[in-house]
Amino acid sequence: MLTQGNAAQRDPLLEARDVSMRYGDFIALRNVSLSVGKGEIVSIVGPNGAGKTTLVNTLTGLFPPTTGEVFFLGNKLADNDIVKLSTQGLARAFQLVNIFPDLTVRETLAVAASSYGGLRWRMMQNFRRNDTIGKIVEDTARAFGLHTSLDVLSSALPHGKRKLLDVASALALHPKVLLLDEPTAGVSTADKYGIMETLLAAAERMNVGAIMLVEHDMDLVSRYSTRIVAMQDGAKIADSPAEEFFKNEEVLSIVVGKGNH
Ligand SMILES: Nc1ncnc2c1ncn2[C@@H]1O[C@H](COP(=O)(O)OP(=O)(O)OP(=O)(O)O)[C@@H](O)[C@H]1O
Repeated sequence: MLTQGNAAQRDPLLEARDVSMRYGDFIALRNVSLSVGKGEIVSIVGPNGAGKTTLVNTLTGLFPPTTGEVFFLGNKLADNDIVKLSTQGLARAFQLVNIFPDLTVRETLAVAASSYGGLRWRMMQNFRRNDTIGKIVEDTARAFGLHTSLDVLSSALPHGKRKLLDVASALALHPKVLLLDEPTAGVSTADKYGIMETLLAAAERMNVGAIMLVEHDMDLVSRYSTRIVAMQDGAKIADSPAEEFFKNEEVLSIVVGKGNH
């Protein structure tokens, strides 16, 4: 259950071992080790440029690390085939709405769902007749309250619903681990909790094992994380259960300090 923090470090779903990343001479990640276990919601926090997105990029196989290794379900990520990884249960919320603005909500979800279970893009043409995809689309849309907007152009959705569609598209892959990069960025304070509650409830209903979240909003971090990892200058400077994290004044001042959002 996602709301129950359980480190489960012995049997991680996703694990980085001593991962470093260089862009030329610039070191963006310095020997970062990190694991995410079943039931965890792990937030990655830190000032701008700390290496949070780079870490997620290496964890999802988008960029192989310069040194170190990443393991998903105990298997080393051998290549950077993110499509293959997503069908195996490692999913990341992409901004599909920006990529395919002319698709309806139904079609956007179908693009994501068509990757699930080895189904391929060419099935898109037939998705209305394809029971498997149709069911995933309907179930996912319902879980996110998007079922009344299925035939609306995704680019015509209000901002909050677009963010939900991004997350819903990732969940249509039935991931074991879901990685999210600021899922409520640009959403009003009034709406952000609703979006978080909707996505967490949907993730739980769809048996997502763990969530990793890059997040600047410390209010959301404190409300929803079971564990918090702080980064600074490419290094991990803290990794602790949420309640302990907020007692560490030194780390907190770095995370929420000058230069942060
Ligand atoms: N492709 C790249 N080439 C060179 N440097 C890069 C590249 N991608 C990121 N960097 C640098 O690596 C550092 C870490 O960037 P990253 O985007 O991972 O930080 P972040 O913590 O996610 O920041 P933010 O909170 O601003 O999104 C930054 O200094 C950034 O400029």
